Amino acid sequence: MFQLKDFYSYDDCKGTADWLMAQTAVRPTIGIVCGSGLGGLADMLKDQVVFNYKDIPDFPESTVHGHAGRLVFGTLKGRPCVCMQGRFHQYEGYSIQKITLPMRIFKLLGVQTVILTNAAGGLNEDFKVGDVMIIKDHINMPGMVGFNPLVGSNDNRFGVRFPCMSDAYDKELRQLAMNIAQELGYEDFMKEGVYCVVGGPSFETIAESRLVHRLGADAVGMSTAPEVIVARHCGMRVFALSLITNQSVMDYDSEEKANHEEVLQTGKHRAEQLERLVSTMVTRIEHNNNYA
Ligand SMILES: O=P(O)(O)O[C@@H]1C[C@H](O)[C@@H](CO)O1
Ligand SMILES: Nc1nc2[nH]cnc2c(=O)[nH]1
Repeated sequence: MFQLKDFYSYDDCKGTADWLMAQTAVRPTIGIVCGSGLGGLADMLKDQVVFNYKDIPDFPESTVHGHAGRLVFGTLKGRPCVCMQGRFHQYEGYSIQKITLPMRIFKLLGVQTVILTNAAGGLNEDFKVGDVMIIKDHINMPGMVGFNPLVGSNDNRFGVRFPCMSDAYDKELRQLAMNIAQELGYEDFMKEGVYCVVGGPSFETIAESRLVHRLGADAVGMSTAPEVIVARHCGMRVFALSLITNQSVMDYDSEEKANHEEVLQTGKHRAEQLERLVSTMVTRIEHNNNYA
């Protein structure tokens, strides 16, 4: 249930950002969010300054296996970065404002581009377990019935009341990722598609998977879209990808059952390639101060 104390003002966010900046000299321009089982991305950072979420003012704690609960500052091939080794989900019992709070902290730290990863179930018949889907758009199921992180009073210092979302997933960054994937020889498992977020934590029924597939989704998960909305609202560029960790069950004769262990296992198998893809992207992302 929505509680007033879960609403974070500009000054609350600034307080947390200032608290972090007082303890590290790293001034990140790129922020990374690690999905389930994909926390190894944070280990790529050099000269790390690490904060446990429980020590950061107003930060929730990670409660899900595969989400370490650490905010890692450092450099990746010389570029200053901050990385969430573990994200928050609404099904953990946190409000939608709380799970997206780190995006506003990123903004106030000076982040210009956010790279998000997640684990997702594959709905598209052409997808296999282990494929990597560059997200080109999302369907925000909770958002469509009122659970949007921007509900509440709007502070123009973050962004406008009615932000556009038809350009949420940056076209140039998607193209950059595809080019890098080709250079690295990853074409066989690179895909592009639409991500649908649902509330979780139960995995989908067969009828639910069929429904979201018919609505136009290629993969289904329990995160990312709320973070993307808040990141775009405050003018950061967004790139996001889903690792297809399991195939969504769409057939009543199937014996397959979705489970979190399979999700984490698939993450381990693709970890190295994902790390290489993301780290190469980081070295090639250009920033200019006019981006909004
Ligand atoms: O944080 P992400 O979206 O990667 O986590 C997915 C959704 C659930 O938290 C979990 C299910 O296995 O993986
Ligand atoms: N909702 C949902 N989230 C996931 N995260 C990883 N796999 C899945 C899945 O099949 N469904």
